[in-house]
Amino acid sequence: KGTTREQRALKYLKEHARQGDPDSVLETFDEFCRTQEWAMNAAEEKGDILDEIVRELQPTTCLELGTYCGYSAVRIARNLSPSARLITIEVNPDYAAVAREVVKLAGLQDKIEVINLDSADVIRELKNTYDVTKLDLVFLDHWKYLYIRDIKLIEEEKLLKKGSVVFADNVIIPGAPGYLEYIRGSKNYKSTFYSVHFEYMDDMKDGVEKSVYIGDE
Ligand SMILES: O=C(NCCCCCn1ccnc1)c1cc(-c2ccc(F)cc2)cc(O)c1O
Ligand SMILES: [Mg+2]
Repeated sequence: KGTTREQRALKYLKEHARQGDPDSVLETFDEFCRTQEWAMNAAEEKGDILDEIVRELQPTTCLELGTYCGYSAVRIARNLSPSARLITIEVNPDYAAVAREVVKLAGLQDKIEVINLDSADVIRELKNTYDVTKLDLVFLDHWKYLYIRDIKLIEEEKLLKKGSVVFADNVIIPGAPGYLEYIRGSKNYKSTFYSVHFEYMDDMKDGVEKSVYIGDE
């Protein structure tokens, strides 16, 4: 075929979604995943919870680990206030390239910055290089074994404040070994588990975990 699944998804979006309309991009991507090819988007029930978190929290500075094709980046950014920003990190260059196109198609390139680097390297540079003081929302959706490494790094960099929300996808499938134990065992967070369907699969259950930071500034 020569093309990747991500390139085929982008082609479908360019042909069927309305330029500059985030809702249209998301609806079209969901249609692609339901009718053509499955993709690992934090969609449907997972996306509904993410929407609820963003609408209630009204975050100014958001960090996403694991952009993939940009579905959740668009889902988050479409609900952000005018001056709010999302930094999303994708280590895979092919995914990052597609994500940048999807973000542009949604007309959200002024709110979303896609960074094609290793998450740990960027987290260490958020204050000095990316002009971040605090993170209001963190969405964990990259390699599952990295959730625990990166949340510890975010704490070390003192990037969270009282009320910051850490939202983790896939805590059941594929599962985030050690992350759940760590975050639920920490006195610095108040965690809530949500049992949800796996993206685009009505007969599979996954889980997401919402953790509110209550520790010291
Ligand atoms: O692996 C996932 N995401 C990370 C992808 C690579 C991230 C690279 N990166 C970005 C920044 N730093 C590193 C993922 C997998 C699945 C899944 C579950 C079952 C199955 F049979 C097939 C797939 C479902 C998801 O919802 C996921 O998020
Ligand atoms: Mg995921």
